[in-house]
Amino acid sequence: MNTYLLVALCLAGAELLRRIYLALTVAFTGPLSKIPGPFWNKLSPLPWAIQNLTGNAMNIAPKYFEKYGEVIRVGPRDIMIAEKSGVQKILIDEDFIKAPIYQSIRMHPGVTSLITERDRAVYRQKRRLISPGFSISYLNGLEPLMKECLDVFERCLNAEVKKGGGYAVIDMNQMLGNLTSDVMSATSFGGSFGLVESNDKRLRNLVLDRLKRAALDAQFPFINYLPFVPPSQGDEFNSIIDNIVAKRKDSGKKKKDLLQIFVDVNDANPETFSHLHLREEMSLFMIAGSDTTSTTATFTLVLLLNNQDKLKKLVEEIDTSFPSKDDPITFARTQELPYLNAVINESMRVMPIVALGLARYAEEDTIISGYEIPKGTIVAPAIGQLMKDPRIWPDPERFVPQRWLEGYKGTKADTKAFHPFSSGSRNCPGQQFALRELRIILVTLFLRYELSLISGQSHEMRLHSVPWFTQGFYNVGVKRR
Ligand code: HEM
Repeated sequence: MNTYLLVALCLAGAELLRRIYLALTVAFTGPLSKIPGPFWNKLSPLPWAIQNLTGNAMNIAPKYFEKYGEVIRVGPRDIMIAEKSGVQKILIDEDFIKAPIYQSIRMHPGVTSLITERDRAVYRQKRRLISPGFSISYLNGLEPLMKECLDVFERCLNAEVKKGGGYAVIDMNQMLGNLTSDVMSATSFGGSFGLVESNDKRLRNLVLDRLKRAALDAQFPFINYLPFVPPSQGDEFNSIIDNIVAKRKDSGKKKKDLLQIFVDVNDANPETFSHLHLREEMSLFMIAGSDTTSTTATFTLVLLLNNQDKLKKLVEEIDTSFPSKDDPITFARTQELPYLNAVINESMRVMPIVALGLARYAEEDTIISGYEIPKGTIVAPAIGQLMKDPRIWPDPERFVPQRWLEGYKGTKADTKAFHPFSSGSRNCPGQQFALRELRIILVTLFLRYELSLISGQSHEMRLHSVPWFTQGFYNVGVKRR
């Protein structure tokens, strides 16, 4: 054999042995070796990366927790924690910084948005910047814009019902997704996209593509540097945002909304907050502000339609508070419905849209949930699993809104084990926006319509940032009341 080839083979063999030795050392020695988890996950990040890429992580994680306990190792340096004090420590008490994975999901390398910023001081500045767009008085002022979108939604539902001779089967997953995109664009970007009216599926498909690509970027960050790989966010998505920005700038008029906040900062500091920064933030709000709320609303319908006694109780509460079907459905009146609020909380507990994720980074050696965690470990609170802990939530899989009111089996809901909007400094800024929107959507649907279960539908899901039905729709029977 050629000598050069022999030397090359020996070097390759030596490198392979070195890597195997390293993998074995990381897997089976040191503090993380005491944390249980699937065998191959300890040796390589690949098995967990594949689950994330295929969207199956949400389905497999509960099985791992059942088998291995409330703290599990899903990668050589990755752990997930479903134990209450551990989650509290990571998110609130010690406010761990976000994991490097958030760096990898930036559309433009080096350009951060609110969600992908890892530096605490820069993040605080960004959060302060958007805070006027989420103050209670500002949110309350959005009511007429949200109502206009709901009016269009009702008009379109009525038209479908009429077309079907008094009954229609509606893909609520799609229609609510379009509604929340219309609400987001109407309240924050200067005008509704009109997706409910046009029944356009394109934007939601673009969002899904973007989220799938983000999962790929997160697991294999190097792909963004390969010459033949298309950019993380395609031209179509970018041009939607660029057109919104250009329209606002060209109009010469100022509005009081989120877009204006970003446009003003861009005008004042084009170097530090460039057009790419503006695009990152706008994309984030477009994605984070729509499918999150619509999926939560759809899941609430799934749970209510499969629990008719709870649905009946909710409809009774709504009918008592709104004696006429034409009563105005306002933020103030829907906020005061205790059973509705309990239904929403319970829905976010049983079917949370962010059950996994929230990956954080241990900057120092520390102890979490009784385990030694070395510096450099990725620690991810599994909030979905914590919200199913049977020691905290009796019959955790059951949909029991009463937990949030009088209690269930002698136990009241524990708000310290409830984090559907995350918690701590990096919690969801859109929480109050989303709750207002959810309440008026649900009251509109149950005051004015009789919804019925279309049985036999698959509930199988895949997680691409938020869960998506693999069948691609969720049908509901609709009649006017
Ligand atoms: C029911 C609806 C919603 C749920 C359950 C929800 C949940 C969450 C969760 C769990 C996070 C933390 C994600 C992470 O750390 O990786 C988050 C972050 C975020 N959410 Fe929401 N969200 C909802 C609606 C909204 C809405 C309507 C908006 C905008 C109007 C919004 C804007 C954001 C933003 C900008 C972040 C990033 C915050 C940061 O990293 O600092 N969300 N959301």
